[in-house]
Amino acid sequence: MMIPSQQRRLETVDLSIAFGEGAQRRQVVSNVSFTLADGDSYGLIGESGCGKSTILRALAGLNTDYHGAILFDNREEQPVRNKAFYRRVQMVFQDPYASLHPRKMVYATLREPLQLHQLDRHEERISEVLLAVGLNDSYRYRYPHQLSGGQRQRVAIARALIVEPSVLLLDEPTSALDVSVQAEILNLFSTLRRRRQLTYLMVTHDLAVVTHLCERVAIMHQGALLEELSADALRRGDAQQPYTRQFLAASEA
Ligand SMILES: Nc1ncnc2c1ncn2[C@@H]1O[C@H](COP(=O)(O)OP(=O)(O)OP(=O)(O)O)[C@@H](O)[C@H]1O
Repeated sequence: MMIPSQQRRLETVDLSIAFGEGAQRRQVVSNVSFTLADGDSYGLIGESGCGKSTILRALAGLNTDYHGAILFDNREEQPVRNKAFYRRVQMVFQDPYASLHPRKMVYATLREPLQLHQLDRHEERISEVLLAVGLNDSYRYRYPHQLSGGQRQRVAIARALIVEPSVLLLDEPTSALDVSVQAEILNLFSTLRRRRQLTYLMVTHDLAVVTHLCERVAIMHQGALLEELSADALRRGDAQQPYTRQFLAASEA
């Protein structure tokens, strides 16, 4: 599918990533190209170790050692990203226990990005974003250990949203949560995307999660992107590649 250039938000062109030196060197991502249009929700799915998180980390500027190009709003990004990039692109990680500072109350966690990006109206922005993720104002004064897993992930989402980004990079954002809480958080992501015109790139190994949140899905295998399918085609098992059909069959079992 060709996406007109004015609608392109995030793009990889022949992205390749290897780890290690000499005989230990391993190619983990091989010539991966995909394009997210503005407002897309795009999923990367594949078996454990196929390179999904490695791609996301390169997109987020956390891994600067890659070949190929990463474009944001049609401009090629330098491997080391500037502050302006993080105003537009934010990340939500898998484990809300690891990603929140244990000694910081929620309001301090949320104030940090506001200070970093020199935004005004701290108190209002904190109240507004807590409401947006379904937490009332009293949560400001809680520490992470006083929150449930789902509430912690809501705080992590609020921290990403408070700088009003246009893109969220989501790395297995529900897989550390109980199944019942997973659905709540996925619904929250859907609502937020609609209300805030966000673009999502989500990495997961969970077929149900990806078809719930994403309209387009790329299937990866051993570092390569095999094919791209609509969520409907994925649900129907309408895949071209034998590996994809096998992956879908195994996921349903
Ligand atoms: N910093 C690193 N140094 C060396 N090898 C790495 C590094 N990061 C990742 N790898 C390797 O790259 C491969 C891909 O890892 P990656 O985390 O991208 O997989 P994944 O598809 O996200 O899997 P999972 O679903 O299990 O998280 C793995 O074999 C992993 O061991």
